[in-house]
Amino acid sequence: MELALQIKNVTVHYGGFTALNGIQLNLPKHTTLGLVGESGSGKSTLARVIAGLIVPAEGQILLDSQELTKKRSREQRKRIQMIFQNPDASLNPKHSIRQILSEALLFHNIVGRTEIEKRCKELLARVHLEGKALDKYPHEFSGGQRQRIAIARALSVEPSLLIADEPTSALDVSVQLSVLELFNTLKAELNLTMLFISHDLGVIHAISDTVAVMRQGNLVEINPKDQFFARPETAYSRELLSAVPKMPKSNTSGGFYDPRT
Ligand SMILES: Nc1ncnc2c1ncn2[C@@H]1O[C@H](COP(=O)(O)OP(=O)(O)OP(=O)(O)O)[C@@H](O)[C@H]1O
Repeated sequence: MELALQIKNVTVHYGGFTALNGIQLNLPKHTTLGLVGESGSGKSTLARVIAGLIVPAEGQILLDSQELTKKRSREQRKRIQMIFQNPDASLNPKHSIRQILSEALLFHNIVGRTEIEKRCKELLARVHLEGKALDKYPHEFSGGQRQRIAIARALSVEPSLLIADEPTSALDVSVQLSVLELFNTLKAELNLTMLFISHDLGVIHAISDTVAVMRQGNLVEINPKDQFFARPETAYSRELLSAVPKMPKSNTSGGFYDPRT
């Protein structure tokens, strides 16, 4: 399978502390890797180093077989987009939704000025929001709607890789499922390649093709989803899975299910 992302021996230090320790990882195109691991294991650091927000002390990162330079070009930055736990991180509160969506389209020359309006409406439709949202501002939307807008903004530049770092964790349980379903729909419709970080194994089960487990800056397991949930390879993975609270199968409040059943 053709690879979208290759991470070769990537190490990151924060001062004297090693947050990532020689990470090796391949992500095939049009697949979703779910990244799990306890708090502080290095998941966000891995996301940030791939997105170019921090520079590794060692190692290489290749996207579509091209090495990403230490100081990324505009084109390289465009090709990896990130969605954060808090949608407000990527939505300027003083800008209308039209400005928010058109900014990246114009900056990266995705469409000409005359086509902006049409493209913005298409983007909103993709995330199930109405065109009239364009004239509104972020504070006029709920948390779930703001995350949908952040997703539309990230997709506007047609990235090769979408990184979502705990994108549903800050949302009310009732909206978590609809945002997760949106990710699954977009994944199928747009053939996305995604790195999806969550501490919630129910979410990871719902979205991933492959699961990778981090512990103390190391990647300790990477396996196809079904294999990971049925036959976790390491004692640490088994520990993570056994910490999932058991829910009755019929439980539909919020729609999450026990990934081990
Ligand atoms: N800017 C920083 N300076 C120093 N240490 C940091 C910095 N950012 C993260 N760390 C440390 O690096 C380690 C990895 O952090 P990271 O945020 O990548 O973990 P995580 O798995 O994403 O955790 P969480 O699920 O809590 O977000 C932690 O011990 C954290 O305290």
